This record gives sequence, structure tokens and C-alpha cells, in this order.
Amino acid sequence: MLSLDCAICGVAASRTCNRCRMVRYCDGEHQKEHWPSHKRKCKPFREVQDEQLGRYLVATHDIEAKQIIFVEEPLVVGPKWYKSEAEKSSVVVPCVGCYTPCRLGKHLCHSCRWPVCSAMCQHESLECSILSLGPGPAARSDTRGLHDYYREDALLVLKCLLLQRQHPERWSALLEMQSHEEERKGTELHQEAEKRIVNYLHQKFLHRLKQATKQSKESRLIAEYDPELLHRLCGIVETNYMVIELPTGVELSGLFRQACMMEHACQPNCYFTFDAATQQIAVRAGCNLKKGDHLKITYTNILWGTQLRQHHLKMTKHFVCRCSRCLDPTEYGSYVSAMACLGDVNKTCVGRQLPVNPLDEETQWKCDTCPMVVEAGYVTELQTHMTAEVDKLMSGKPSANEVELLLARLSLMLHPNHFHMFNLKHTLIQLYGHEEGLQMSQLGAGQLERKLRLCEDLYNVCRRLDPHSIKLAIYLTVILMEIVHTLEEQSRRQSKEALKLLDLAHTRLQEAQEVLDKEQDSVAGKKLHDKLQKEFFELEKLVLIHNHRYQKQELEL
Ligand SMILES: C[S@@+](CC[C@H](N)C(=O)[O-])C[C@H]1O[C@@H](n2cnc3c(N)ncnc32)[C@H](O)[C@@H]1O
Repeated sequence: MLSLDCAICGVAASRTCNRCRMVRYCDGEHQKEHWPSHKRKCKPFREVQDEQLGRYLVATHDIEAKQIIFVEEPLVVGPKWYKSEAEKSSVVVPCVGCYTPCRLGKHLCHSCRWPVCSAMCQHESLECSILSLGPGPAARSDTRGLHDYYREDALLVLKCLLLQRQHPERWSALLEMQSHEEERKGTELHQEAEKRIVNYLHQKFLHRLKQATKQSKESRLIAEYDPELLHRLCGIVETNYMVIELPTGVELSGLFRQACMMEHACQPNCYFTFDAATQQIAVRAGCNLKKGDHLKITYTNILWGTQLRQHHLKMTKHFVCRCSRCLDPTEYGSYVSAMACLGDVNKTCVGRQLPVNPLDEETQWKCDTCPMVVEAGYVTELQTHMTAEVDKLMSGKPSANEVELLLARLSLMLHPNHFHMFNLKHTLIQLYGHEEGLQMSQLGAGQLERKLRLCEDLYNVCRRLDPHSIKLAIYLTVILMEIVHTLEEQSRRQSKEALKLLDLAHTRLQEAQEVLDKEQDSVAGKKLHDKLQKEFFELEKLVLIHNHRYQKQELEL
């Protein structure tokens, strides 16, 4: 990730700049020589604190897009904080030692009996001693029962707790992180944490530790572990965890002293990558940053509408986001929360029903063209109903026809760019051209046109929400590749326009390559990168075939 060589002479070097720890030198002379140019890039940010944001990071120099702003080691890395429904019932779980996916029940650590990838894989000994105190899963547990015993979220909290003894300085840094302890009390999250984590850790492991304490040397394994402290740790994890991905595609949670200080915005300007080998996170500028800019990442899904993002941030991170997107009823002209005018069933008004004050859950929604006003409750009811319909369809493997039917129904209520419509359309562009009976060569001209139009609409939404493709690189690449497939198919059918269409396709592929640059370390990014290379090859082949045909026709004339 970072060069291991001297920044001046290029030989392998071990001395690092002790301010940013990102550049190496073979000796002090070369370090001095490099300083005049390095000082503009060395630790180009500072920590600031205010009442609204708490601690946050601000650029102290201009920073170029893609430049590494800082790298750091984690305070804690551990399993995923939230598992998907599929993961909760999967027979494959991450190894407790190295997180390699392994079959439940195949190999168990011979001390603590938690799942490991092989009998040889060892995990951290203090953690293993605590887990060894547990009773193990109930005999003849089914998969759900095993998952219920091997609770990975609780393991993450245990890993935090163990820092007390293993890394006191990291423990202090962890306790400085925001936990929102007070706001959490009485919430569903608090109750869930009480059940899933605090009681579980106490009943299965920690009360045995207490008993053992009285008798033996086990006494000093952990200094403090009362329920209040465990709740505080749950709050710290919930507020600060970052999702990091291993090369196997396994997602983990990481807590980082500095990276976790970056504030949230619904249009971020930074992104990060995790290097499993060095265990370091690298935070980079997602676009050119100016001195004074805040370093911002996104804590929620930027494809959701404002009400849903606000709700998620309020429930999990306990703040109201007041970024420029949240304050704008049109969300930078993307209209991803907008309804179609709800004024009349005959649809004579083509206006958009928008929240008057997007930050107010009780706000009225006004049509931007006619006088129609509706109350928040009505919009919420409609949205809930539509969310259920979309979730139901998407939980199966819908056909293009089924998606078209739901789109047609929802279009009576929703703006064409509403996030439900976006989701359905993004599915649809991947069905046209790929579904059985709807392969590219089988699509009619109208269907090709429709696919292209859908792709262009989706492209425009992505560009408005995330102009530098910091969060939507994968979505955008898929869209661009489907545009390319469509243009290629059109070129096969229109020999006169073929070269022009193939040229357009080439431009789109180049754009996809540029967009994908930020995802070069992710599993999905690597897969798409390989696909892109094949697409370039296919496109070149099409151009050659076309030129060959063209020359033949010329000769025949
Ligand atoms: C990951 S922490 C960021 C570091 C934190 N500010 C601190 O002092 O430790 C997330 C918390 O920071 C605050 N925060 C982050 N972004 C914010 C924003 N855009 N507006 C208001 N508060 C924000 C919220 O309290 C949130 O729960």
C-alpha cells in the first residue's frame, strides 16, 4: 500500500517520517532533503472539536483526489457487527482465529470449542481462555442454535474488553470514543444489546470468570467487566464501527482512533481501504479537497431517501444530519425521495410531491406544480406499503416482466427516480439482455431503447448523488457495462451507425475503468475489473469485425 523504499534514493528503508509514518528514508540526510516537498503532504489534517459534531477532522492543506491522507492500525478488529438474514442461517461462518470461511461443526478450537478453519489455526490466547469458560452450544443444536451460541457481535465486544489487559493505551483511546450511552438507554438497540451481548457474555463466560477469580490466577484476566461497561462498549461499537473487507470477501468490523473521527455526510469526500496483510486502514481523498474542508465519510446508505437515512442515523448514531443533501428537498435534483403528484388519479399534473422541511418527520409534502398538499402520515403509509411490495418481489428472483409490472404500479405514486424505482430499474437493466428469452440478440429495438433509457436515468441519479463515485462505483460500473452491451447490440443491427456506436461504447468503458479505480481492492471491484478487461477485448473484436465487413463491402462495390 505504501512504498517501503527511501523517498529520495529508492533503496529499501526502515526509517519513517514520525509525523505521518507514511514515507520512508534510508537516513536522516535524505529525510531532511525530502522535507521541503513532503511537508505539504505530511499529515494534511488536524483534529477539531465542537458541540454539534464532537471531534472531527479538517484538511490543513489542499489534498489531491486519491491521495492517501493517513494510514493507521486498528484499535480492534473483529467479526461483523450486523449479520444479514442469510448469514444468520448459513452453515458457513468465519473462523474465530483468521476469519477464513469454514463449515460450522467441521473443526473446533480444541480449547474453547469455537469454529476454526483447521485444527492448526490458533486464535488469541486470552480470548480463547475466556471463551473456554463457556458451556458450549446445547447438544444437537441446529444451525440457528449454533449461531445463537457462537455470537460474533458479542465476540467483538469481548475483544474490546480484552484491550484493558492486552493494550492499555488502545483501551484508553477506545474509551475516549463516543458511545451515546445516555441516548441509548430505553431504546430497542439497548434492549437488544442487553439480551444478545451483555447478558450473554455474563451468563456464558464472565460470571464463571468471577467464580474462577476467587480461586486462582484467572483473577487478573480482565480488570472490569460490569454490565454498565459492557453497555458502554456496545455503544462505542455501534457509533464507531467501520466495515472492512478481507481479500476473501469476508466483512469485518474495525475501530480506528482517527478514521472513526471522520464525520458523516450524505455526499462523502473520503474513502478508505483496508490492507489485511498490514492490518492498516488507508484513508484517501475521494476528490480534490481544499484546506479547511472537513473529512467526511458516509455512515448510511446514500441510495436511500432522506427520511430513511435520517431515521437510520438517528436510531444508530443519535444525530440529525444537516448536510446540504438532507436540507435540499430535491436531494441535488436526484428526486430519490420524491413522490409523483398525489393530487389526482388521472395524472394530469406532472409535478413532484416534495417534503417542505425534509428534516421534520411531520412535515407536509407539497406538489411543486399544483396546489396539492398531503400530510406526512399519508406519505409514510404509502411508503411502508410500497417498501413491503418491493421487498417481497426482490426477495425472490423476479423476472423482467414482474419488475416491469411493479414499476408500472409504483410509478402512479413515485417519482421515476425514487429510490424504490432506482432499485427496481437497476435490477431490470441486468435482466434485459441476460434473462432466458431476453438475451441481447432476442431483444426488440424498443426493448433495447428502453434498456438504454433506464441505464441513462440510473447513471444520472448516481452522478447527482455521488459525483466522484466514492460510494456508488460498483453500481455505476454495472450501469456503464449495460450501456456498453446495449450500444454493441445496436451496432450489430445498424451497420451505418456501427462505428459511431462502438466509439460511444469505448468511451463508456473507459469511464467505467476510471470509476472502478476506487474499488480496486474490494472483491466486487476486482471481479468487475476482470469483466471490464473482457469487455474491452470484446469491443475491439467487434470493431475489427465491422471494419473487415466494411472493407469487403467497399471491394464488392
Ligand atoms: C464515528 S463518531 C465520529 C467521532 C465523534 N464525533 C467523536 O467525537 O468521537 C460518530 C458520532 O459523531 C457525531 N457526528 C458525526 N457526523 C455528524 C454529523 N454530520 N452531524 C452531527 N453529528 C455527527 C455523532 O454524534 C455520531 O454519533
